[in-house]
Formats: sequence, structure tokens, C-alpha cells
Amino acid sequence: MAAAAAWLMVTVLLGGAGVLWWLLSFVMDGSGRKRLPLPPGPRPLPIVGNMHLVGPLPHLDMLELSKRYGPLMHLQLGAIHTIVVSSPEMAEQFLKTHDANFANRINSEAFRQFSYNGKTFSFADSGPFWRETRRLCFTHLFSQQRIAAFRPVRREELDLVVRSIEEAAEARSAVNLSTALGTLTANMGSRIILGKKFQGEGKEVAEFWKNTRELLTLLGTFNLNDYIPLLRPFDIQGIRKRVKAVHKIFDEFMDRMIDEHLDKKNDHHQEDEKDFIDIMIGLMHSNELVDGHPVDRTIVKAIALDMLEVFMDTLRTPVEWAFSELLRNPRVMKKVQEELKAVVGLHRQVEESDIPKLEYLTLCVKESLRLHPQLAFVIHRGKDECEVGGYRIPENSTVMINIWKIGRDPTVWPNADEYLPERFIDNGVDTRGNDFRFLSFGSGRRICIGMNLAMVMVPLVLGQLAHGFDWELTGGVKPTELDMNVAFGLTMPRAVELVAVPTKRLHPTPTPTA
Ligand code: HEM
Repeated sequence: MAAAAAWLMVTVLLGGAGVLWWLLSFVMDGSGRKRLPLPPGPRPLPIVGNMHLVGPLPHLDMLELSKRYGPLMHLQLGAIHTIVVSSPEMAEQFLKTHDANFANRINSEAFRQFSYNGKTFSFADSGPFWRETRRLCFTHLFSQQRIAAFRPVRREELDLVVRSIEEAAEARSAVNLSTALGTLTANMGSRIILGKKFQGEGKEVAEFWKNTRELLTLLGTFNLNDYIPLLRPFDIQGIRKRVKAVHKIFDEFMDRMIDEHLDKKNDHHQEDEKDFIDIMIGLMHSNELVDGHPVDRTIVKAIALDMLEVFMDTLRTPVEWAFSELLRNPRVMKKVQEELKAVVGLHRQVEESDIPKLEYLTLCVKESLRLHPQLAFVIHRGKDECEVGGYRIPENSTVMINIWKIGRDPTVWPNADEYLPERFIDNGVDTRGNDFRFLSFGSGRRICIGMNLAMVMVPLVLGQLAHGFDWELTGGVKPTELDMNVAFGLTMPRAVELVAVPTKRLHPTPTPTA
């Protein structure tokens, strides 16, 4: 009896100590100091936390919430601590001061499926695999030397688009610029990555683009399974099923492409003529290791598919937005055309070598990227708990930097909603990740790897469209009435396709005299 009473007492004491320890863990950290508070944020509901506050356009919801809770806000999204950052000062904390701790990617079901479980660097956590595959892609795709080597491909594809617009101009018919730009970037991307164009008069491109949009929408959708562990066995939004279906299409496509390359008998290309899959297959057959593992077929598929997808979307969308801004702002269009006339003249197309001299055109691209970043959020995941601005950022937190909001903040950018390229003249804003007011390419170790290519391609295509033609919107729509709504996904393209009627501007090339 006495023994039973003693056991009971020990149990009660241990239980009480456990409860006390659990309660203390909310106010003390591991070393016995008082725990810092979480950043301010709305009170969470049981299980869902604050998920009910985030709708299909999260950048707008987060903008409204940050007006109330400030530039460093905590949201409890299901089981995930989410830190929303909406000022340049706070962005610097995560992308510079604590960059090493916040350089991981989020761990979402859709990301895992698309990336063959993190086998491509864009979706991998920071670490040796990410570093080595990123270096590999930089060397073979994005170095100045490789960018220069692909110049003829870019020129040929751009000339084809210009020719088709000239035909439309002669027939006085409208051009669907969204489709034209989609075909251009798809053909350039597929020639560089796959060594050949999509087939079937644009049908294969249209199909690939449709699947790409589906994928990017799914990658950008809040999937309850990622936030509420209890729901993981189910797929109540049907996202898992849709991601698997679209990924299967891409996976089979990449298998076909790799088999075609392996079947090629006379593979004696010069180094400069090799496409990206040739290079990756070369690595597969060599002893090259990434993070101690041989480059296998899954890694080749994952990286090549990832690169093809970024080509498809990351060049079309910025040109579409920048050209929309020119159409909406005739004053700016006129200045761009005057500069092109002065620098290039009216007898030839724009060349890549003209870009450094086209200063106003470059300002137009920057201003468009400020208003229309490719991604609304730069999203990283933290490793360890740390302190920012006197608040506790728990380990494994998702950090969402609202670059869309920072780009439109009137306290950072006077007349923030207006398209004023002149604002970038001598304003000292660095656009390569060193200035936290302009984060369109991100910053720190995860900064966009395609930035150099984008800053050649976007001005080149934009300049060509403005130089070669005058444009009129269809259906009597006035410039100020142009629909500028956004379709949300992982990236933010126009919701409505851009259509306009061209008139030729250039004079025929004068025949050289004997
Ligand atoms: C104007 C066009 C572009 C914009 C605005 C843009 C923007 C961005 C942004 C904001 C990030 C995220 C940075 C981060 O997470 O911290 C990113 C990453 C990335 N971008 Fe771009 N990008 C553009 C063009 C391109 C192009 C043309 C390519 C390649 C063809 C590309 C490939 C990538 C890759 C692979 C990453 C992931 C890097 C990593 O995780 O280490 N981007 N880009």
C-alpha cells in the first residue's frame, strides 16, 4: 500500500514537472533566458491558424495584413510558422544578415514531385548538391561565354517572329503578342536545352505552355496538405492528383528527349554546338559527381526540365508586361522609339550589341520589373531559430518576402503606381540584388541565375517590337484602358492575352551601290 502511494506521488510529481517544463518552454529558451516574442500577427484559429486569411491572390492579402501588423509579421499557416516581410530593411535581414540561415527552399508536395525530390538546384535546400548543380548550370548555360555562344539561336528565332509580325502588318491584322512571345521563348529555350524546336506549327508549344501554366498554378497554390499534417493522407483539393498528372506528361517528354539524344549516332558536335542535354549526358557518362553522387538519368531529367520551364516563362512574361506598359504609356513609347531611331537608325533591326547604348530602353525594363516582378514573393525556409528585429523567428519557418509590395510601396517609391522609367536615372538603385528596394531578381546566395541572360533578352525583344512597328490596341481600347490584371501562380503573367495591330516602321534596307 505504501509502495503504491509512493508510486502515485512520484507519478504526480513527474507529471507536474513535465507540465511545468512544457509551460516554461513557451516563455524560456533552451538556455533558460526569457523567450523573445514572435513577430506581431493576427490571432490564429485552432488547426488552420491564419490560413483562412489567405486567398487566391496572397500578395494582396499579405499587403493588407502588413498594413495592420507591420513589415515583419507572423502568420500561423496550419502547422507552419510563416514570416511575412514587407520592407527593404527587413528583407535585408533575411537575404543578407541571416542569408546563410534562410537559404533553404520550402518543402511542399508539389515542389517535391516536380523536382524529382529535390534533384534540381532551384528546388533543393542550400548545401553541396545545390551548390554543385547550380555551378554546373552556370558553367554550361549562363556564363558570359555560353550566353554569347547562343546568340545566333536568339537572332534566328527573333527574326522569325519579326517576319510573322511584318506579314500581319501588311495584312493589317492583329497580332496575339502573348502567343508570339510564348513561341519565341519556347523555341529559343527548346533549341538551347533540347537541341531542336517544338514540332507541329505551334501545337506542341501551345500544349507545353498549357501544361507549364497548369504546373506553375499548382506550384503557387496553397495546398492544405503542406500545412495541416492530419490532412496528408487525403488530397481534398485534388492538387496531388493534378501535379502527378502534369508531371507524368513532362517526365515522359524528357525521357523521349534523352532517348533521342542517346540514339544519335553521329554525336560529334563541337563544344559550342552542344545542347544542354548533350552536355548533361556527357556528364552522366563521365565520372563527374555532384555531392558525391554520379549524375544519373533522374538528375538529367530534373535539371533539364527545370531549365526548360524557366525559359518558357521567365522571358515571355517580363517582355509581355514591359510591352504592355509601353502600350499604356504613349509618352514612354515615343521616347523609346526616338532613342532607337537615334542609336539604331530606321534601316536595320536591333542587335544585342546595341543594348548598352539604349539607356532609356533599359530604364523601361527596370521600371517594369519593379511593378511586375516575375515572382510576387521570394520564398525561403529557415534552418535554425534566430532573432530578427527583437523577435523570435522559429526554426524551419517559411519566410515570404513580398517583393511585389516593396516595389509598390509609396514610402519607398514616390508615385509608386505610375510607370516612370526616369525614376531610375541616377537614383543609385542597384538592380542586381545589392539594393533591397529592388528585389525583382532576389538577392544573396539564391539570387536568380538567369539575370544576365534576362537583361540581354528582355531589352532586345522589347526594343525590337518597339523599333520595328507602331502599335494600336484592338477594339477601340484606349491605352489607359488596357487590362493589366494578373493571373496568379508561382509566377505572375497577364490574366488576359496582349493583342495589338502593328504598322511597319522600318524602311527597306537600301541596296548597296556598286
Ligand atoms: C526578367 C526575368 C527574370 C526574373 C525577374 C527572375 C527572377 C527570379 C527570382 C526573384 C528568383 C528567386 C530568388 C530567390 O529565391 O531568392 C529567381 C531564381 C531563379 N531564376 Fe530567375 N528570373 C528571371 C529570368 C530567369 C531566366 C531567363 C532564367 C533561366 C533561363 C532564370 C532561372 C532562375 C533559376 C534557376 C532560379 C533559382 C536559383 C536558385 O534557387 O539557386 N531566371 N529568379
